[in-house]
Amino acid sequence: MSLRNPIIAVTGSSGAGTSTTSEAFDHIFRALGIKATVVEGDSFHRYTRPEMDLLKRRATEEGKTFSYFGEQANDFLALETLFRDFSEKGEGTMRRYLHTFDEAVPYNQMPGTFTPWQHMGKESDILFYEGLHGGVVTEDADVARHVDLLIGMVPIVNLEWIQKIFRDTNQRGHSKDAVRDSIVRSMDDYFKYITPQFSRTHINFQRVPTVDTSNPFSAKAIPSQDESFVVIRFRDATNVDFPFYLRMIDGSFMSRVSTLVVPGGKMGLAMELILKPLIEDIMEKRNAAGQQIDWTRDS
Ligand SMILES: Nc1ncnc2c1ncn2[C@@H]1O[C@H](COP(=O)(O)OP(=O)(O)OP(=O)(O)O)[C@@H](O)[C@H]1O
Ligand SMILES: O=C(CO)[C@H](O)[C@H](O)COP(=O)(O)O
Repeated sequence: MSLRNPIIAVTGSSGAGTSTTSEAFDHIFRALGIKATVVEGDSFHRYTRPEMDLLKRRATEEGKTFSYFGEQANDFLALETLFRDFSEKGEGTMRRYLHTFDEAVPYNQMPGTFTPWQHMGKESDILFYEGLHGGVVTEDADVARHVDLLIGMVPIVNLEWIQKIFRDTNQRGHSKDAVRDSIVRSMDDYFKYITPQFSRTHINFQRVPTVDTSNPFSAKAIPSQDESFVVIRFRDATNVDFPFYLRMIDGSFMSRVSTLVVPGGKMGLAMELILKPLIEDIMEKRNAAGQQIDWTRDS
């Protein structure tokens, strides 16, 4: 954690909606005049899509599991290094994983490949991470300890799968069977690396549909915001102004002392009301820390 160079991370499984909900952060950053460097978690995959296909086939033949959720397929140490470098020096090294032709063409590359690693200078106020592993802790790497505000994006699992199936088949060119295989193959790593993160988060946003999602593989569409509620759980509810949220968000209620529930259509508003003051606070502390450093230099 660093007062001077804060890190905010949204962590969630594949298809959870980390990219989609990052728009809410983008609005807040713009409203507060914050310059954020955005890091996508997929940049820390170890392998290109063709390499990964080969390794997955080999693992299946050997009866082993191998998925995008685990440490064999992701360089957690490189991710931790980026977070540590940013919190200590405000800089670091990053790249992008290009999923689609739309993303790949501007780089003159193929989908499923990485851009070259690039150095990021000291031009950002904060580092914003969205992806699979913002709160990961393993024997070798502790990514979570560098994060100042850690948010979990966790639809209930049937909805998560529906979101993944639709996104992967419509935008990333995979077949339904391939997506199903990937979900099955990822299960062990899901329990080992993904779910433990949600006990380290400061706040979890869990979208819960109010329509039947009992067979995610036959769903005709992704349940809409209005066909869902969002369960918002605060790890430390001591200073949370629940009466304010209940007044401001029509149709909201509390289901536990630490848990607010809002209608799905109010998710954006709820995120803004909850996260903006937290980010403002992070920025005030950052600015105060900066002034302290300047004062020391002047004297
Ligand atoms: N709140 C929501 N309401 C409706 N659809 C949603 C919502 N959140 C996400 N989706 C849809 O779910 C799909 C997956 O979302 P998104 O791409 O944001 O997931 P992700 O967590 O970034 O996945 P990955 O890490 O695999 O890139 C997208 O088609 C998106 O439009
Ligand atoms: O969402 C994912 C992990 O977060 C993808 O499964 C992973 O990034 C591989 O992407 P692609 O299937 O486009 O090669």
